[in-house]
Amino acid sequence: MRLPPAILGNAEEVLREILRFTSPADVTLSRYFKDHPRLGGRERGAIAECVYAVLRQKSFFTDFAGTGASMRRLTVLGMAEAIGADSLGGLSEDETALLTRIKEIDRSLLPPKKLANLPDWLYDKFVAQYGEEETLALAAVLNTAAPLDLRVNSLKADRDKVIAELATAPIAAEPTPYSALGLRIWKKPALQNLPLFKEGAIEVQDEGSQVLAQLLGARRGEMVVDFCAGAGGKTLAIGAIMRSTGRLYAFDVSEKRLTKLKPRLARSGLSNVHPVVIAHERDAKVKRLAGKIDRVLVDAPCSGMGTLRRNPDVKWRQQPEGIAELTEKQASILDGAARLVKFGGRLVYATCSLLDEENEGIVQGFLASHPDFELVPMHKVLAEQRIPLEMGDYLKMLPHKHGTDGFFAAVLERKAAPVKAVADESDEDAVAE
Ligand SMILES: C[S@@+](CC[C@H](N)C(=O)[O-])C[C@H]1O[C@@H](n2cnc3c(N)ncnc32)[C@H](O)[C@@H]1O
Repeated sequence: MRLPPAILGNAEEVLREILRFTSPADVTLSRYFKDHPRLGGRERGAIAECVYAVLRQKSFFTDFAGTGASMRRLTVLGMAEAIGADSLGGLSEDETALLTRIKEIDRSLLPPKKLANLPDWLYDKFVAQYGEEETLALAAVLNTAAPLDLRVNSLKADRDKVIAELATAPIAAEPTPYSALGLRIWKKPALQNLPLFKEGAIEVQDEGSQVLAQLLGARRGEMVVDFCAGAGGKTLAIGAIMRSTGRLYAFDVSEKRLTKLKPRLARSGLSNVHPVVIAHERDAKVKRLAGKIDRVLVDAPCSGMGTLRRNPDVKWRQQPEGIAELTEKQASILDGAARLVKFGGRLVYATCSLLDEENEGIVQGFLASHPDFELVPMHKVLAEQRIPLEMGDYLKMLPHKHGTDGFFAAVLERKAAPVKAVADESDEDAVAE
């Protein structure tokens, strides 16, 4: 069924704003839809898909649409990609010809940089790290839409029962290969009104993020800190692994993000989570717990390059200078969070970035200046957690290899207490500070 031609005008209007890159695309889209309450569900879906298609292929579309490519032509290309050229009405002869021409192009003949649809600086960084062939395979997947992954809340349900109940909705869900609690849905159904969702039996969470939460190896009754908890995706998974026992602090500098954790927490049935707003990584609230925590997760703020399937605007909004600033912040947060870890405790550093400088670079810098910590090789941690993934020293989940968002993680352990510190507890605090 054809959509009203007027939606091309709406899509063009919101795209113009989004391509200024002053705020995240999803935020601008939500605001636009709020300001245009008459747009129906199908129209909203088409406009959003059009915007995301243009963001994914901006480089190719801009070149193809010709010098001075107008916003209207970009919108037509994006909308045709989103809903199919046949569903588009109200096109001029010139626009119809544009869509005929694009169909005839053999994109495999494009120069690699154009094929990758990445800004030059990012393409060059990826090639230096992964080589050209793998960069193209990675970029091809980063430029597609992600499926919807769910995590089953083991406190409330099991995976097979959830699959069966979703099937009655009817929603087809398949088990994910690496997380024993993960489900993958290829369509994008609305979940909010499902009893399974309202009762907290399922949460939306990428499989890679579920694996990260598991690497912490949290156990019943322990003291655990999720240092950069945000809206609590990993907090909820860790809380369930701890079977709602012990104490799990959810720290973040953003009160707004932690507020979003509250309704999720209420659905989850967890009673061991304590959200705490901190001013910065050296806040007195952090210092008070120094040397007392069994496990600390640092899911650091990062460039988010591993999430381009969901947030394709990030590659155009981020700049190399921004990455350099992030790495300073990441090193400082990891250093601050490390003070919490007790002797023999575990510290996990994680990002959803694909760039070495935000990943191994930070961990190696940390190890060089913290001789009291050592790296636990990832293959050992994966075996201990029975996660069927083959890795070396680090976890590197890659969209084109593992079907997840891109994630990095390193597991560090604080060495056992020196003999003197065991004898005198006040010394332990002195070392931890
Ligand atoms: C990658 S996000 C966390 C995502 C979250 N762990 C999840 O699984 O949904 C990084 C978070 O770090 C927080 N952050 C930034 N600077 C921080 C700091 N100095 N200390 C603690 N958290 C910080 C941000 O507010 C953001 O919520």
